[in-house]
Amino acid sequence: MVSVNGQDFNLQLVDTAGQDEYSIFPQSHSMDIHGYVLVYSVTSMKSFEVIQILHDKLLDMVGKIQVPTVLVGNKKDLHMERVIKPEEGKKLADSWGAAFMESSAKENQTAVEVFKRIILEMEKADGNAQSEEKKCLVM
Ligand SMILES: Nc1nc2c(ncn2[C@@H]2O[C@H](COP(=O)(O)OP(=O)(O)OP(=O)(O)O)[C@@H](O)[C@H]2O)c(=O)[nH]1
Repeated sequence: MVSVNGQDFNLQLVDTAGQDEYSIFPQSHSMDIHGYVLVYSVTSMKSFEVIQILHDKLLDMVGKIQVPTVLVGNKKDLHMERVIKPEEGKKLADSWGAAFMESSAKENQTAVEVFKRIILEMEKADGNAQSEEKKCLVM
């Protein structure tokens, strides 16, 4: 349960383990899914390239030109190993019409923030409809 702007949201998360550029999304990932959190590592150019391929595949699968998405650059604690600048992540997210943030799962500072951001993106796509409690499915 996550609270955003005084409203409670019941988030259900589906984790897609081990996605790479050759992965095929199961069709089930387009059904009853309201938003997507796409994560790359700021220490890996390969992951930044793969996330762009995955985003294209995602749009193909759902048959839309835009879906509520948050692009997350993870591992921001690894300063010395960083190869992707925040501006590059932001630029990519902007080109998708998505929200962008950087995170560190290790330092666990931003986990809740990621889910608040995807809720805001889903609300935007939904025209900010109000109700007492909402159920959202995030992948
Ligand atoms: N330093 C640091 N390490 C991290 C961070 N997030 C994940 N890791 C490490 O990165 C490795 C991969 O993390 P996973 O959570 O398995 O990544 P994943 O993308 O979910 O992996 P798959 O779903 O199997 O593709 C592990 O060794 C984690 O401990 C982070 O924010 N900082």
